[in-house]
Amino acid sequence: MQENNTNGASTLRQLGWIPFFQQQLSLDEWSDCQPVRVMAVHRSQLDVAGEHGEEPVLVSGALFEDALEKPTVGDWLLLDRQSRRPVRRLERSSLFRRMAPGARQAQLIAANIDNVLIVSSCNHDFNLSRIERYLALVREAGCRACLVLTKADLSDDHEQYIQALKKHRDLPLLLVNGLDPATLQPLRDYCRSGETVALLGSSGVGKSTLLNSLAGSELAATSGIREDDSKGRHTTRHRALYPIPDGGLLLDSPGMRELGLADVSEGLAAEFADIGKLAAACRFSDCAHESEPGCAVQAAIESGELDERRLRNWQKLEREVARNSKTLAETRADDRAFSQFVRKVVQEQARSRKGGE
Ligand SMILES: Nc1nc2c(ncn2[C@@H]2O[C@H](COP(=O)(O)OP(=O)(O)OP(=O)(O)O)[C@@H](O)[C@H]2O)c(=O)[nH]1
Ligand SMILES: [Zn+2]
Repeated sequence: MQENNTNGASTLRQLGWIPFFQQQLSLDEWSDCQPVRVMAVHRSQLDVAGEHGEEPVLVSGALFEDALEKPTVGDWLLLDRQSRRPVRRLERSSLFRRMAPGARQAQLIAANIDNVLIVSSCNHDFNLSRIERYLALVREAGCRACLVLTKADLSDDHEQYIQALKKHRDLPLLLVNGLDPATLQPLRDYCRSGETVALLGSSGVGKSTLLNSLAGSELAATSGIREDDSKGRHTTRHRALYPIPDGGLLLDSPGMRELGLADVSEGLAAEFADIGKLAAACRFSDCAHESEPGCAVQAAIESGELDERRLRNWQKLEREVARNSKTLAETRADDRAFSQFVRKVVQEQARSRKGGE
């Protein structure tokens, strides 16, 4: 953020400060604390921004012990005005988590994202099943989405892509050429001042191109290019939230690039509500929607109402969520067992100390 902005309230608004966060502060907190937004997360330090510009903040373990409580990019924290230490984290308006490949715990990616641009390209990379996966994540996270079709300049037949997205008419759909800034104006409207925007899309669809066009030189200058300078030291500072000139904030986090579905069963149910409704009309409550008699889902496929691909994708994502939820539940159970074990050892030590006195 610019240091020369003397109007604190307007700086906070540009950072995404809205009544939802303001209402969470007590009167005492208003006088003793300052709200700041987490712009980047490092091992033991956060870069935060507030009405007085940016500052580093050290995080000590005790305050945020639970993995879910830990501050992530986009979080709002209250800092003690004097000590500059975090007092607490404010409740989140949205949260992105992911199951990293091979991981046993969900990892926090970003919080308080307002709008997600789901980016696909007008070529052979276009993949409806992947868009459905992203939408399940967005619905679980609790934010808005906008569909962006890039590389509009490479196709004469935009209609096929628009048709493929007809089930998602409730979402804004934008056709752009990422290399032509003139076509990006409608997209800028989704990155208004105070809005925090993230991009989701597979490799090569043009996310970095959009990021650079929207955020301008700042982002380009901080991308990995200058990673090593002549002295072999890191000169780039890794950050994740970038202010867009005259606009909101853009999230650029490697974590957003590979999003395994963690426990997103609600988001999945919301995205595939049509199949859920059909399934409720199947004759058997445990219908697998394969060849059971009285299957309303198969009937909808036969009548052309439902695309078989969409059913298969839903089944695949359901399996992925079930698998990951099981892993998460096991990890939680292991953690609980370990804490109980530690507590028991501590109690026994205390008891034997008492006995020895
Ligand atoms: N013709 C055309 N090319 C584009 C457009 N958007 C991006 N490209 C090109 O597509 C290639 C990939 O774009 P990137 O922006 O690097 O894609 P990405 O989604 O960031 O890819 P990852 O970094 O791998 O996730 C680059 O060569 C871009 O110049 C577009 O709208 N039209
Ligand atoms: Zn069925």
